[in-house]
Order: sequence, then C-alpha cells, then structure tokens
Amino acid sequence: MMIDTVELTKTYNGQGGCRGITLQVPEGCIFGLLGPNGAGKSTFVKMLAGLHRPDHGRAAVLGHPLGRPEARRKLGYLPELFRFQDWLTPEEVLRFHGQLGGLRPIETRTSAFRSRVRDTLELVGLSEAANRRVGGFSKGMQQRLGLAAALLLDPELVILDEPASALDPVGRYEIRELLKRLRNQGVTIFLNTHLLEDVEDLCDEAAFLYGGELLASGPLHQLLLSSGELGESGANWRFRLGGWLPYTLTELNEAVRNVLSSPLQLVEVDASGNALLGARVTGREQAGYLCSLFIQSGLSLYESGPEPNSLEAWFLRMARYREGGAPQ
Ligand SMILES: Nc1ncnc2c1ncn2[C@@H]1O[C@H](COP(=O)(O)OP(=O)(O)OP(=O)(O)O)[C@@H](O)[C@H]1O
Repeated sequence: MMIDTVELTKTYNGQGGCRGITLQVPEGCIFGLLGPNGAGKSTFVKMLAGLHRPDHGRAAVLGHPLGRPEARRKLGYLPELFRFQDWLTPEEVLRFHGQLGGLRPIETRTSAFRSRVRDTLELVGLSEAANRRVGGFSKGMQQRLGLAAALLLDPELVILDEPASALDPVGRYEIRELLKRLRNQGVTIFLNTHLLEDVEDLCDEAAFLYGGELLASGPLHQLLLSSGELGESGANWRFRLGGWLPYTLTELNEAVRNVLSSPLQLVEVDASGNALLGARVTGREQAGYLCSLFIQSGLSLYESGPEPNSLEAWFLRMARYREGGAPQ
C-alpha cells in the first residue's frame, strides 16, 4: 500500500479536523478524496504530507511512518493554498524546490538538473513562461507551477490538494491527461478535489469524508453501484431484454400494476431490437420477481442489476444520508 492509515485523528482543540480515518491506497492508482466543505479532507492530506502531527492513530506513507525523510524524498505534494515569491522565475522556483527536496545547491546548478526543470515545465505547459516573473502569472499558471514543483523529483506518490481549481476547461483537460500518463508510468496519485467530473474520469478508487469521518471507500465503480442499495426507499434497477416488441411494455406494466410503486420505464431499444428497461424496486427479491416475469413473458434476459449512479448523485446521496434525510 502507498498510504495505509489506522484510526488517524487530528482535531483543532477538540473541534473540526478528522477522526478515526482508516484508509488504504494501493500502488499505481489514482485515488480521489471526496467530501463537502469542512469534511476534514485537507486536515487528512496535511497529516499525510507530514505538515500536521496526528493526535491519535498511525499511518504509513510509502511504507514509512508519517513524516520520515525516506518517504518525503519519494513524495510530491501540491498544497491547497500556496504562493510563490513574485520576483522569482519558474526555473528559480523549481531550483528552490529541488533544494527543499534534499538536493544540495550545487546539484541544482548542473545541466542535468536544468534539463529536468525544462522537461517538468514542458510537462505542465509552462515552457513559454520559463523566464517570466511568477508575479505576472495567472492563477492557473501558478497552479501549473505548483504541480511542476510536486513532480520535479520523480515522485512515486503525488498528493494533490485541489490541483485544478484555478484551471480553465482546456487546462483541466491537459492536467487530467498528464495525471493519466503518470499513472501509466506507475506513479500513485492521491487527489483531493471538488471537481466530480475529474474524479469520474480519473479515479480508480475513492473515499468519502463527512463531518471528519470516513463514510465509504473502495473502487469507484463499486461505490457507485452500492449506492443503489443504500436507501430504504429501494433502488433503481436496469434490465436488458431480447425479443422486445412494441406492445411488450403495455403488457408488462399491466402485469406489475399491483406490484411496483411506479410503472416500468423503457430507457432505449438498441439497433438489434434489445430493450433496456428501468424499474424502481424495493429490493433484490422484487428485482428477481421481475426477472422471472420477463422470462415467463417470452423475453430473453441478458442483464439485470442496480443502476450505477452518477458521481454527483452518489455524492448528494452520501451527504443526505449522513444528515439523516431519506436517501432517494
Ligand atoms: N487551523 C485550523 N484551526 C481550527 N479549525 C480548523 C483548522 N483547519 C481546519 N479546521 C476545521 O476543521 C474542519 C475540517 O477542515 P478541513 O479544511 O480539513 O476540511 P476540508 O474538507 O478540506 O474543507 P474544504 O473542502 O472546504 O477545503 C472544519 O470544521 C474546519 O473549520
């Protein structure tokens, strides 16, 4: 595991922060940390980066206890709020970060290091601005430079706290593609972000924090599927059926009139004439009953299962669920 925490806790004089977080991040994945404002995400990230000391619990980053120099050397970190000195150029900023990362000043003046700086600036799309003063940079350019600082020393694990919040859509697309390339090279990426499209596009695994507590974690597709079974009010189910005819829906809805709370919905009929049907069911038993009804009606049943939620729907369900509202 690249990150392994057990009951990790940090509060501010007993208030806020995060409590009892037990989480594993496997090697080579992009992991998304989600949760509403004030959920405790940045507090958790700062503990991983060695900036906050936990009150309680333990954690290993890159196989080392928190804050160890051995782990820091292989860790790239982009903090949520950062500012570079206005009078420096990106090359100077990166030279400084090279030294913060453990290089001796003389090592940051070699041609190998200079070429590493040029490559990193190119990676984040800042080559053209390499000799300009950072004071004249837009917020998006500063964020790209922050990313360059995090990637400069070839980290094995990169922790990014809101890496794309200031970027325009093109910039966000470029950074997403960069993060995918890094994952393909075996780098593990831990992402704290509110941008759900980015999580949907990028993340293999995710965790959801709320009120300082961990509510769910695991592979993203499983989280989205399992949310279909969260609610006491049932779940949306999908069925893929062959042998569909125009009048089939009317006949089926007649048969389930006294069984389902709402009629079956025809979602689509594909080019081969197979239908995708949606139903609101109270549980697996009712979904099973519908499967047998479809087969008895002469249809072929190709697929049946809970409808995966969009990440946004899942996020809202998780937040409402925790607030005690009925999950819908
Ligand atoms: N330095 C601090 N002193 C006191 N309370 C703090 C401090 N930093 C964070 N908190 C509190 O801890 C809780 C979690 O804050 P944190 O910044 O970790 O949440 P977050 O999930 O990162 O929020 P956001 O998405 O808004 O950045 C909040 O209630 C916040 O007010």
